[in-house]
Amino acid sequence: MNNVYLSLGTNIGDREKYLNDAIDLISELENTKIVKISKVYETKPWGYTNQENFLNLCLKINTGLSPHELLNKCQEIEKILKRERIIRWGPRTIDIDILIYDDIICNGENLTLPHPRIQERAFVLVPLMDLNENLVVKNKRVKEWLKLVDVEEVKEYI
Ligand SMILES: Nc1nc2nc(S)n(CCO)c2c(=O)[nH]1
Repeated sequence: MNNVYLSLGTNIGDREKYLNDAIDLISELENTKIVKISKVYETKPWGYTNQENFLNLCLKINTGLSPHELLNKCQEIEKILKRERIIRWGPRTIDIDILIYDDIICNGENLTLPHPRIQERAFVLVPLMDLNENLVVKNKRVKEWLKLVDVEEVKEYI
């Protein structure tokens, strides 16, 4: 079994329901269990800023699925929850990113591990700290990257 960190994001419709439905569907994946769920955060859009705020969280899962099998399953869940890719980095019902898969480093056509933009994204770094504040990615403590992003863009969602 492998330790994997996922990022979930949504900024259309019933955002809480999309997060809960995605978590339920991930928990039902074969040979996979959810180990820990971060707090939920309301976050300012990153990348394409002319859109609604997101709700974001991160999950730590334990899985026997390979990176590409997990990617396919995450894309299936996005389809089930009606994710439509209209504008790159634009609004979406649900987005599931694989951030870290054990110590695997890969730069494939469909999958880069660790996720190449972890260090730029407060909406990923803040919830990751809920899961493991000693996380090291690409030989850097994630906690160090937090100092380089604007954490004011990330507010706990009550
Ligand atoms: N705050 C925020 N901004 C984002 N920009 C993109 S693209 N996404 C989708 C994740 O890649 C998000 C997101 O989940 N949250």
